[in-house]
Amino acid sequence: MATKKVSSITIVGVGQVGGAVAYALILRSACDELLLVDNDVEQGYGQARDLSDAAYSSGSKTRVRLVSHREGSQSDIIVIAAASKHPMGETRLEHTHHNISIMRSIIDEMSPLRPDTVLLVISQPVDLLTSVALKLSKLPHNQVLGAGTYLESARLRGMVADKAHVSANSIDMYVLGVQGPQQVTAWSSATVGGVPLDKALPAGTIDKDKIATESAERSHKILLAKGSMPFGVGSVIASVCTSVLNDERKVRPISYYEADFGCCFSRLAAIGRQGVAASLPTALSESEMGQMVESAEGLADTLSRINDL
Ligand SMILES: NC(=O)c1ccc[n+]([C@@H]2O[C@H](COP(=O)([O-])OP(=O)(O)OC[C@H]3O[C@@H](n4cnc5c(N)ncnc54)[C@H](O)[C@@H]3O)[C@@H](O)[C@H]2O)c1
Repeated sequence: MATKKVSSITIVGVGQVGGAVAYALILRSACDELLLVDNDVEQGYGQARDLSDAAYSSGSKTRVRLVSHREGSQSDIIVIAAASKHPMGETRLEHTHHNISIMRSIIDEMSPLRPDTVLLVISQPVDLLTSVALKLSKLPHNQVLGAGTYLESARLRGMVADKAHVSANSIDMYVLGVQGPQQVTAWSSATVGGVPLDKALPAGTIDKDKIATESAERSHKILLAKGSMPFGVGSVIASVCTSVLNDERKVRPISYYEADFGCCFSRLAAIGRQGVAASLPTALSESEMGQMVESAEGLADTLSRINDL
C-alpha cells in the first residue's frame, strides 16, 4: 500500500507574527508537520509547546516541533517571518540592512533548500526582502512569494463591505504594487457582485480617498497601539499556504517577480503547488498604472544600490 506523503510547513522566526501564522495553520489543520525555527531557542521552545497545546485542544492533525534551520529547509513551504527588533535610534535604512543580513544568514544556513519548496516572505520591507530572497535562494521565480499587499487588500475590501452593507466575499478589489506609502488602490477594477463599484453602490456610499487613507494608516495605528500586527497577516498567510499545499489556484494579490522591473511586488496571481501557477493582469486606469510603475522603478533602483547582494 502506498504511504501518504507527509505535508510540512516551516516557519522561520516565531515571534509575534510567526506564532500567529502557526496558530492559524493549526486551526485549519493545514499540514501534517509544522516546523518552527528561531535563533532564540528559549522563545522557540516556548512557542512550540504553547502551539502544541493549541493543536491538541483544537483536535488539529498538525504536529509542531522546534527544529534547526537545516532541518527546516526540506518542507513543502518555508515561511520567513524573522526580523530584528527595531532598536531606538536605528534609522529605517539601517533596519532594512539589518533584515537583509538576517535573510542572508537564514538562506545560507538553510541551503540547499528543497528544490520544489515555496518560499513565502513576510518580514518587512516585504517586497524588497522577497526580491532579495529570490536572488539568494536561486529558486525558480514562481516559487518565491511575498505577503505583499494581500493584508491591505483584505482590509480595504472589509472596510468597503462594512460601509456598503454587503458581504466582503461579494467584493473584488485589490491593493497592488509595492507595499507601503506607494501602494496602489485599484479602484478602477473594483466590483461588487461582478458589477463595477461605481455602478453597484449608490453615489456617496463610500468616500474613496478617506477609506484608502484610513486603510493605509491602520497598520501604523496597530503597531503604535500594540507593537506588532500578528493576526491579520497570520490569517492571510495561512490562506496562501493552503492554496499552495492543496494546489487550489486561488487568485490573490501577492508579491512575485516581474521581469520588466527585475524585482518583486504585488499583482494578482493564481496560487498553486508551484507558487505562482498563473499571473493575471488587472485592468488599471492610466494613473493607477503610472503609480504602480513608479513604485516598481523605485524598488528596482533601491535594489540596484544594495551592492552586496
Ligand atoms: N508583510 C506584512 O503584511 C507584515 C505584517 C506584520 C508584520 N510583518 C513583519 O513580520 C516580521 C516579524 O514581526 P514580529 O512582530 O513577529 O517580530 P518579532 O520580533 O516578534 O519576531 C521576530 C523573530 O525572528 C527571530 N529571528 C531573528 N533572526 C532570526 C534568524 N536568523 N533565524 C531565525 N529566527 C530569527 C527572532 O528571534 C524573533 O523571535 C517583521 O519584519 C514585521 O515588520 C509583516
